[in-house]
Amino acid sequence: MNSHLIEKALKIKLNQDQIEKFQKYYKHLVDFNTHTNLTRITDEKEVYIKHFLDSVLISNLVDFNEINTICDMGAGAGFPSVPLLIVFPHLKVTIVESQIKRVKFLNELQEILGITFEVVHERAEVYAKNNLNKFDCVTARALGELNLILEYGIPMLKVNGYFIAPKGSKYQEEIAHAQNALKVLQSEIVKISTFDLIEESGFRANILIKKRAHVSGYPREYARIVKKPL
Ligand SMILES: C[S@@+](CC[C@H](N)C(=O)[O-])C[C@H]1O[C@@H](n2cnc3c(N)ncnc32)[C@H](O)[C@@H]1O
Repeated sequence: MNSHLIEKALKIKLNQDQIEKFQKYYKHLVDFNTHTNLTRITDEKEVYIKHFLDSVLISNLVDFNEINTICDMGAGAGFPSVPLLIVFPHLKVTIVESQIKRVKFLNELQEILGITFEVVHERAEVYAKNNLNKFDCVTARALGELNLILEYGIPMLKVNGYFIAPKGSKYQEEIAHAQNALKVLQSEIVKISTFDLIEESGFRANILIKKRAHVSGYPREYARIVKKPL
């Protein structure tokens, strides 16, 4: 009963439907993974800890009941937004994912779980240009350096919206490199939650960033972002 790990960490009770959704998610992940590489983690308990639990733990940073729309950039096999949607079914999730095989997996997952979210096959920095000031929350796990993903994500946030960046042990270095990006993008770090995932599954620093004001002119063209990162 690996779903207990989620219940214990979040101090919540999952209903039977939510427990079954996590089980079906695990099964589809490992089934799809036999022909198309999605993750190197396939042991059930490890998937629950390093993917499902790690994803839902970002909800400890801010009251998710007050968040309506969330954009997950480069979600891959759906992390962190799909586990969050299972736990918080009121969320309107948009996933922007550049690889078609992952888009296919995510569309199948919606059918299997009987849940609905939007999957956009696009690069996040391209999608962002046409979807400014739209979301209550933007997140991205393992998509890139903080300064880079802030440029993709902050423009999509409404003013006072939250960017959530789950990071690892190099988070202080990334924050130091992101000072200019935070300033230019009118944003500030309001909370950092650091902890070790259970069963020695790694260190986590979940960073909560608030957008303070509108920004214009961002994100820039990809070539420019890479050549002259903020
Ligand atoms: C390392 S994986 C992380 C996946 C997932 N977030 C996780 O934590 O398991 C990065 C994902 O981002 C996607 N990706 C890379 N660059 C992207 C971009 N510019 N826009 C959207 N998706 C992108 C890749 O296809 C891949 O699925």
